Amino acid sequence: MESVLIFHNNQTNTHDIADKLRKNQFSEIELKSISNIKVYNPKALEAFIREEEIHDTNVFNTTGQPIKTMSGGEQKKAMLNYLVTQAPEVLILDNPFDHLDLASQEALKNRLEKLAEKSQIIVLASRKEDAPNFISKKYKVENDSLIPFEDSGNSETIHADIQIPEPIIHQTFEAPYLIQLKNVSVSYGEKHILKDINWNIKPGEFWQLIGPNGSGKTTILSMITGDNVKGYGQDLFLFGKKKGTGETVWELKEKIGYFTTALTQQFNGNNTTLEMVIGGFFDAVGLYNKATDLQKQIAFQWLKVINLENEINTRFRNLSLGKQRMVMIARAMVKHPLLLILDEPTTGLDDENAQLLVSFINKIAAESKTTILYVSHRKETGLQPDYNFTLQPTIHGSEGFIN
Ligand SMILES: Nc1ncnc2c1ncn2[C@@H]1O[C@H](COP(=O)(O)OP(=O)(O)OP(=O)(O)O)[C@@H](O)[C@H]1O
Repeated sequence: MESVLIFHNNQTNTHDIADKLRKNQFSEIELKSISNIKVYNPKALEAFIREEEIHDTNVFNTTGQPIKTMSGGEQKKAMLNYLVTQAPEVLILDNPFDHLDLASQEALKNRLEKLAEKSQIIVLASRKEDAPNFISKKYKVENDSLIPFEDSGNSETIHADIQIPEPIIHQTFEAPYLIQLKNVSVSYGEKHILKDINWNIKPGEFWQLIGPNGSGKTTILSMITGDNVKGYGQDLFLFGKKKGTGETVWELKEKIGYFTTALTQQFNGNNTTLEMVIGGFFDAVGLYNKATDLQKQIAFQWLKVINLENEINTRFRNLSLGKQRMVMIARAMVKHPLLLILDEPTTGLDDENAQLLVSFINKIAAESKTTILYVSHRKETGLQPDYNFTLQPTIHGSEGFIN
């Protein structure tokens, strides 16, 4: 039975597509079974985590670690492994490789290839590099229908010739290091996560923090941004001060622009695109009336850079996922914070939107003094960091390497 790959862009509601597949509503695809079907998607993962909590036991994974304490990638792998072991006749996977590190992607592709000898596998993917080898038919989603896939180039770009706007107030920082980690180690009970991490970040540098799933990337980020108690009592220096010695959360917020995909989902999307960017001056939404003309002008200029000057009055929720993320990054940048943290910003984006985002980040790095910390499990094509800080897991915890 043929395994199928379905490419989609960020306008596609993959949950609906998976649902239609499961109900056998696409005439292009002949399902091997209409009853023995399993689905992986974010909703199924949520239910999977809930199920384990209800049973209060490790039903689905054999590692002994409760799934809710696992990293995002580890949770995804636990569910995918469980589904492959079940060997359903039809397995529908919504972007299974996204958020997995390269080694895990390879391992999953090999397991799926074996499974494809007996089962029918249907993969939804937004990145071309995620296409597995064992696929015999490729489609793409267009207007909720499936059409045969043909590769086409990218069309949209950001405005290379429009400079990012200057801040109203230039934040300055004179000390040699913006962030310093000296022999930072973290463990959870017997489990060692980080081992003797030494890392100096100078003002204005552009770093990519990279490492496989579970290597401790989120742990380092949460120690820096403040909500991980493991950060206290360590030799971790932020903006020249030892972590936990005096700076309030608000002082940190003033200096750090933070982007996570979860943050985008926190907004209800009723505000316009322009209001969303203006909100970056206030760390709040709905304060458009408080904004000065200069703030409005700067926000508009940011939208020009990302080619959204004709969408200033569009409601945020009506923008595509890729555009929403660009707006959120512009919002995080309006004050030119000393530090911009970007946590897996391309997760879930299609090739075109991922490339747009990458060129926007390169532009910010080139035209601002903001220090950038870009966190990812994959080396994003085209991203131009000054340095990579790579976490490599060992049984004593991850070690860090600069390259
Ligand atoms: N409360 C906890 N108890 C036990 N282990 C934990 C706990 N919290 C986190 N961990 C472990 O710490 C390790 C590092 O997690 P972290 O989220 O920092 O990884 P990551 O590099 O961000 O992974 P990913 O790429 O999958 O997002 C993981 O192996 C995770 O299982």
